[in-house]
Amino acid sequence: MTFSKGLPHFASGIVVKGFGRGSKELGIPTANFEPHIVKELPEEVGTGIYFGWAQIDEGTVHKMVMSVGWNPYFKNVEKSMETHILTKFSQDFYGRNLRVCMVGYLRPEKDFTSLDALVKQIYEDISVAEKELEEPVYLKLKSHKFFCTDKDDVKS
Ligand SMILES: Cc1cc2nc3c(=O)[nH]c(=O)nc-3n(C[C@H](O)[C@H](O)[C@H](O)COP(=O)(O)O)c2cc1C
Ligand SMILES: Nc1ncnc2c1ncn2[C@@H]1O[C@H](COP(=O)(O)OP(=O)(O)O)[C@@H](O)[C@H]1O
Ligand SMILES: [Mg+2]
Repeated sequence: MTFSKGLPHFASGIVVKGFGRGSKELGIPTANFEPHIVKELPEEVGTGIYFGWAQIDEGTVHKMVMSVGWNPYFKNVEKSMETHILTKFSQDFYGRNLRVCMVGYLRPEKDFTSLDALVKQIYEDISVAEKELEEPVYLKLKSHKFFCTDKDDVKS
């Protein structure tokens, strides 16, 4: 098994505001990256839906799914890079640092005939990602040094 072109891809940046549709319209919040992180994506990492690992500040490394592109259903003008972390949080984390490692490509972005159809497809993406991320080749990247924290260095 080989990685798709340009993967794994590591990115780190601040979580900024999007259109607020993720939570309100879809019930699936996505942490949007600041624009320069989107611009720094290498050409071979094209638009589409990805899965991988995500960490807020120096916290736990969680499973994630990510959408990269213009959200054809909503016809966005700005390209976005949005991460849905597969863990429920009691608080928002705007302004905090998000580190991601994109490890696998799922599918291209699509338009849908209804919001329900889009949401159903995202749940399917989540279910595939949950399973795929248990594969040893992907699991290994969860403990990549990119995610290392210096928590252990501050022993007293
Ligand atoms: C796993 C995943 C798959 C997605 N797939 C699509 C898609 O195929 N087409 C699309 O228009 N938007 C897709 N989206 C993006 C949603 O439309 C987007 O997250 C939503 O508009 C929230 O935007 P906001 O952060 O600006 O509120 C996907 C999002 C996720 C997390
Ligand atoms: N599991 C989660 N995955 C991603 N973001 C989450 C999650 N739980 C809470 N959030 C918060 O919700 C925000 C995203 O919600 P969303 O409705 O997509 O708004 P926006 O359009 O501003 O991105 C994130 O920036 C983050 O602060
Ligand atoms: Mg969002």
